[in-house]
Amino acid sequence: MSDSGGQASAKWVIEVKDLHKTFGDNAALRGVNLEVPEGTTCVLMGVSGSGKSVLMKHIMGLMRPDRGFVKVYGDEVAKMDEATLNQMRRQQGVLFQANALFDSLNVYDNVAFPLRERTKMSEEEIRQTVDKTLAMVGLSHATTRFPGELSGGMQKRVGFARAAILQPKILLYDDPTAGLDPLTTASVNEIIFTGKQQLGATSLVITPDVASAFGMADHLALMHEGRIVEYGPPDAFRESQHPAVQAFLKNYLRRRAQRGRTT
Ligand SMILES: Nc1ncnc2c1ncn2[C@@H]1O[C@H](COP(=O)(O)OP(=O)(O)OP(=O)(O)O)[C@@H](O)[C@H]1O
Repeated sequence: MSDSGGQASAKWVIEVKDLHKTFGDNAALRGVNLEVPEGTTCVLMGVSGSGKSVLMKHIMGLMRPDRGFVKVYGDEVAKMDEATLNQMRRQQGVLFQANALFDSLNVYDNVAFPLRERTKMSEEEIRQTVDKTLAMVGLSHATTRFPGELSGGMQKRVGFARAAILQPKILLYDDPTAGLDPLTTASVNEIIFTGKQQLGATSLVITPDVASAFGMADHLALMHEGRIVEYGPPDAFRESQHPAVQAFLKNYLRRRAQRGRTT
């Protein structure tokens, strides 16, 4: 990114300050502040409509703020020119709800796609990189299979392998376990852990799965009505006196107890 102030001197990998975004008369973000240190996993929670995805889109440079800023490695996203923005996006691996795999390409070609699109690697270099990445997610045996022939968990792992193949410094996950069964959810949580351990990536995860969130987060953040009202390590978060955190956790425990009664 820019030579001035960027990468080397940035204190935070992601820094969000007083971020505001309004759609018509709907104030989606009302002054978000967030600082994510290098190599950590921050999990963003909050009820539907609290602004989590809108915040993530600002971090990806897909939305422009009305006020405030997002900095990635010290560079303000809204001020980046197209080339810098593309460079920044290359450093971000993204895993959304939908895996966005190409149905007509097999696993190998899906994972090789970003290398063919964005690098000048030879086919031999591509083969080595793809083999290594597929081994990392335990899919070495599935290279010739097509997405339609894979389980949900395997599709997620292919999606992750594709997001991780360019060795991004930042991994962004927006509700990656939505609609998945508990076993597949556990395998996605492992993937997120792999991203941290093996790539040393800084991760931002949006998930409604509170149990997973507590398991994987270095820091938990709660979005409430367009602001982050609590941010801290899991133990501190659990002890938070903020009414929105207490209501959120109480609601989670109530739902969990109800599920326990019906199973
Ligand atoms: N492109 C858009 N145009 C207009 N309004 C939008 C747009 N994107 C989001 N919003 C609104 O902004 C608010 C926050 O949306 P956002 O998607 O960030 O919520 P969320 O916390 O991610 O919710 P969920 O957990 O349901 O995904 C909502 O009221 C939503 O309707």
